[in-house]
Amino acid sequence: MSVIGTGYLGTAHAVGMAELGHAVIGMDVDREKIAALSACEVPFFEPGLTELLRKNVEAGRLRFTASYDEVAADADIHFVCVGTPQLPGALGADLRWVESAFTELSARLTGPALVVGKSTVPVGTARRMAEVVRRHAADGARVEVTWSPEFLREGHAVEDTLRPDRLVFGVASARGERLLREVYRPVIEHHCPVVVTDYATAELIKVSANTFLAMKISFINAIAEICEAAGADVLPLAAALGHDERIGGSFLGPGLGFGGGCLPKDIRALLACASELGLGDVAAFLHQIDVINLRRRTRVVDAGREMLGGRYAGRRVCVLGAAFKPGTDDVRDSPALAVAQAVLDEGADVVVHDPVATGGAARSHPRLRYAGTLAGAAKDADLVMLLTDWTEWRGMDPAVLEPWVRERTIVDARHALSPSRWRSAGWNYRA
Ligand SMILES: NC(=O)c1ccc[n+]([C@@H]2O[C@H](COP(=O)([O-])OP(=O)(O)OC[C@H]3O[C@@H](n4cnc5c(N)ncnc54)[C@H](O)[C@@H]3O)[C@@H](O)[C@H]2O)c1
Ligand SMILES: O=c1ccn([C@@H]2O[C@H](COP(=O)(O)OP(=O)(O)O[C@H]3O[C@H](CO)[C@@H](O)[C@H](O)[C@H]3O)[C@@H](O)[C@H]2O)c(=O)[nH]1
Repeated sequence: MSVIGTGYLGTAHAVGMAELGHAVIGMDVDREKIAALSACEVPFFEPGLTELLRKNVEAGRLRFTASYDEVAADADIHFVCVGTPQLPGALGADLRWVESAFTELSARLTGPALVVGKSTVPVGTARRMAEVVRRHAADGARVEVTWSPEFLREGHAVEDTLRPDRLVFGVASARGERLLREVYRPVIEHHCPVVVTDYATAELIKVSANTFLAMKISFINAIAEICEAAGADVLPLAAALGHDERIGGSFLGPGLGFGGGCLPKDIRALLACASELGLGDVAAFLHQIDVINLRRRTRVVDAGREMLGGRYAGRRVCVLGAAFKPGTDDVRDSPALAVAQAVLDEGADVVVHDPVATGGAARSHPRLRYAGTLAGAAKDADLVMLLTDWTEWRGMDPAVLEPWVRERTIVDARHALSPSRWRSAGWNYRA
């Protein structure tokens, strides 16, 4: 089989499929990525992935190429995992890479094949791509198009690929379902639930799942705003809600809110889709999830300014965190970098530290300064802002920062620290 597009999703998928015993060829138009992967180097940070990549390359089950000709000649099952980012200047998804992958591949297909879309796409895309395949593949080639969206989380990509919560198969025929069941047999044998449905429902399952997660986070952040205004504490409130199994405790962590390459762009793409379908009230509901989330970033910037006595200009600010969440080096739509940039724009001298993400951050936010160590970032700081809740910083002892900072002032935007511990050590602490 082939995996087209070896980014965060495609690399994990290619490695996962090889680990399940399939012969896999990973393909990307980015030759640097292909060179790195061929040398058994994962070009991003994902725990456990490098070891599994090396194991499967060495076993001869996995290799990489930049050639569509090779992919079409060598594989008869093709997974499309290319990017679907937000359109520049609009809310919808940019489908140019999906369109080009389907066109390039199908123009080379001459015999029976299964093409599986895995990228997250707006409803209606699979049907359009099936048309593209019909137009470009050789007459009588019998190419089956299916859509099987992916639910893996960055930082847990290996586990989520090998042992997913569920599989969703969007199919147009019994043949499509049969072929997908064959591909995923080892996963299905381990009792993974399978939902078989049509294209449109499969596409909407994916964006609904991400929208629900985003909604939970924005819900607790809206309640956090009420708590702050009313003098209540959102943490025990969230814990109490989580004890109700109908609600569940996950994704009820209040703070700086969500970012990354998925949740923000997926709720906006669904919003664009609802608007196109004439569902204005639904679009307004989805818009509020985004608005509440973005307001968290402003709120954190405001909190830091208040703690500095009203101005950032001329002050040293230590930012802890650049990745959009712990466990990854992904800085796409990172709330931490958005806050750091806003503070820099108000005239502060900002130094950012992150265990793994400063390389990518320096490329996307070149005006910020970066430090390779906690000490380098905290040196002479008037304010510390903890913006990504890396495990190694959770529950940090205030004594770790005390030798370096100028002022004992901290904004804990992820509720990662113990307020009583920091306050009793003489810190001006705010969450
Ligand atoms: N990152 C995740 O955790 C995750 C999880 C589930 C679903 N998704 C979805 O998967 C898709 C990919 O996301 P990602 O985070 O891996 O993106 P990414 O940007 O990391 O990877 C996309 C890759 O596709 C390659 N590409 C672009 N056009 C190509 C073409 N025509 N042929 C071959 N390769 C091409 C790019 O060079 C890049 O390496 C998106 O739709 C995303 O919403 C991502
Ligand atoms: O209680 C919480 C939980 C998460 N977050 C933030 O929410 C964002 C998203 O987190 P997460 O969902 O773990 O990250 P992703 O790796 O982007 O995964 C999401 O997006 C993927 C791409 O579509 C899906 O496959 C996954 O199922 C879905 O969880 C991050 O910024 C987190 O800091 C909070 O603010 N509070």
